[in-house]
Amino acid sequence: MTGGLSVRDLSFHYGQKCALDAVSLDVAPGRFCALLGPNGAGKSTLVSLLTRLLVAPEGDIHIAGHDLRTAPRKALAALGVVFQQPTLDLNLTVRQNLGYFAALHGLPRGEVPGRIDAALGRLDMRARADEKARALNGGHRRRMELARALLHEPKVLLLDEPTVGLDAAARAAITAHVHDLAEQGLCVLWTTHLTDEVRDSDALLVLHRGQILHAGITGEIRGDAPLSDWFLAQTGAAA
Ligand SMILES: Nc1ncnc2c1ncn2[C@@H]1O[C@H](COP(=O)(O)OP(=O)(O)OP(=O)(O)O)[C@@H](O)[C@H]1O
Repeated sequence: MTGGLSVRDLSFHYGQKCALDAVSLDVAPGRFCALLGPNGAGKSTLVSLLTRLLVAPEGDIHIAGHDLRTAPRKALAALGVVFQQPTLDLNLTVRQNLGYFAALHGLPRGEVPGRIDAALGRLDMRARADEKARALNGGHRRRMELARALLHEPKVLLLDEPTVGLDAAARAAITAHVHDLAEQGLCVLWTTHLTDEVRDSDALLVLHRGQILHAGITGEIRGDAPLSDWFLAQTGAAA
């Protein structure tokens, strides 16, 4: 798959402990794919491998057609990431935080202000550009991290449990924003253990004990059962 995300036979062990066991998955451009897994399923390990914080001895990862093992710079240039833990400098303004990230990515200086305005505009955050990050509530800080992840116009967006710590309204807003981004053509992989963040039309991967138990379209996979009940039955985990 050239434009999206492709993983083949990815395995990873921490010492004797197997965290991922021959995981394969594909996410196409324009797709919102929820990676649903209970605590300890292996979600964070997969995210670490996709972002190259960890390197897998076995398996292949392609991001927008680039092999992460043999062409890591091209692959990572096509990837936007929102990590589970906030990674903002609270003493800088929104614009300064994004500007710092743009410099790290080596974006052409002349393009940076326009890109920042566009990214913030997409998330209804333009009016907050010159406020300190510290002044933003949790939901707006997350939006800012999402805007930052989009600055370099990635083809694939990876979000690791991005709604942790947010209230219900902020959770719904960020979930809706990212679904919109997928509808506009982005390839999205969204890890979560919360079934209410997943729509019937989304692609779904269920990860359990390091293995993909199910892959398909959510509404088709869950049948007539509510997704939370179905997920509980599959994994023994409450959503
Ligand atoms: N550094 C480590 N050393 C040993 N085992 C680890 C380490 N990190 C994770 N594990 C184990 O690997 C498995 C997968 O963990 P991982 O953190 O990837 O799961 P997760 O789905 O992200 O869980 P959570 O939702 O709790 O963050 C678990 O059994 C975990 O205990």
